[in-house]
Amino acid sequence: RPPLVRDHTTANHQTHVGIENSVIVPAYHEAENIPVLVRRIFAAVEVELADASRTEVVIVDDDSNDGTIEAVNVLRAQGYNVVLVTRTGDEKGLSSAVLRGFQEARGENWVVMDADLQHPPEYVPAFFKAMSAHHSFVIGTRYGPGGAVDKDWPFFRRLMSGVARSLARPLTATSDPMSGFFGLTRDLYIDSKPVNPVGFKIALELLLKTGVEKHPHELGEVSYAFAKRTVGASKLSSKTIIKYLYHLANLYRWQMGLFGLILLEGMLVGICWAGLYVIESVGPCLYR
Ligand SMILES: Nc1nc2c(ncn2[C@@H]2O[C@H](COP(=O)(O)OP(=O)(O)O[C@H]3O[C@H](CO)[C@@H](O)[C@H](O)[C@@H]3O)[C@@H](O)[C@H]2O)c(=O)[nH]1
Ligand SMILES: [Mg+2]
Repeated sequence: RPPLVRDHTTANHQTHVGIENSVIVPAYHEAENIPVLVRRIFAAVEVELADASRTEVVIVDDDSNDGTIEAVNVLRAQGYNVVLVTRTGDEKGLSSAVLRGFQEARGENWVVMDADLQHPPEYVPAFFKAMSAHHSFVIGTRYGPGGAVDKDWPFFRRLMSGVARSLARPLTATSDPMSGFFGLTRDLYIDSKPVNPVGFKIALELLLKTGVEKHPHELGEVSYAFAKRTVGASKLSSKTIIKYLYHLANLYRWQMGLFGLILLEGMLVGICWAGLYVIESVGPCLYR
């Protein structure tokens, strides 16, 4: 068994005999969700994959101190193959937690998903199957055929997600570049250009830096139904939004040079004007 808590950095690019699939879960204050998540992942894997013992779950927690360690201890005692990495140093954040999960993962095929059950674990086997069928990157999409978003997901979050998606459109043709539910192979990651772990949108970063979009036959999609969080709170903040804009600026410049920065600036100005126009048009109606 791997040690329960590892707080050192290990570059583990060796495949572990036996483990084929790693599910990587960034987590912060998710102690209540983790037991349900892990049980549902393994229940799905047992039904859908040939050998469930070849799957592990790697949780990367930023020292939540909320009972996560105890919850994982119980799961391990029950025989679930779960590894918990508790980061206690300066390194924090969703994207860097995912990259840390890649260092610890022992499988060849990786699925990244949230801990809060907004990504239903029952879809996990579909990602592994798609990777076994020669897709090196599989994006979970809410906007492809059969995909959905919970009807109770707040209007403001929908609006933000729509704007964020539009801003990413010139960078990628995938239908849901904002997704945090995705799969990729170790081989693809190893050959990637250096990855910048800024903010929340690690899938967008990896889509570009691995260069997978230049080989569309390697890019798969799994449509899924995005659920509403029922336990705990989202960690999205205004700081996350600013980081997203900074991240976009980096990616536009990386992909298109100076022209990219000008294009992004033009899009942001356009969005601001459209917003002001809507406020001006709708505002007076509210006072009638
Ligand atoms: N280790 C670690 N994990 C974190 C941190 N911040 C958030 N997480 C974990 O990252 C996952 C997503 O965080 P949420 O706070 O639930 O994010 P969200 O606002 O619901 O955003 C989600 O939806 C987006 C699509 O609309 C996704 O793009 C995004 O990745 C995320 O899935 C959760 O498992 C959460 O515990 C952090 O600083 N450190
Ligand atoms: Mg969430």
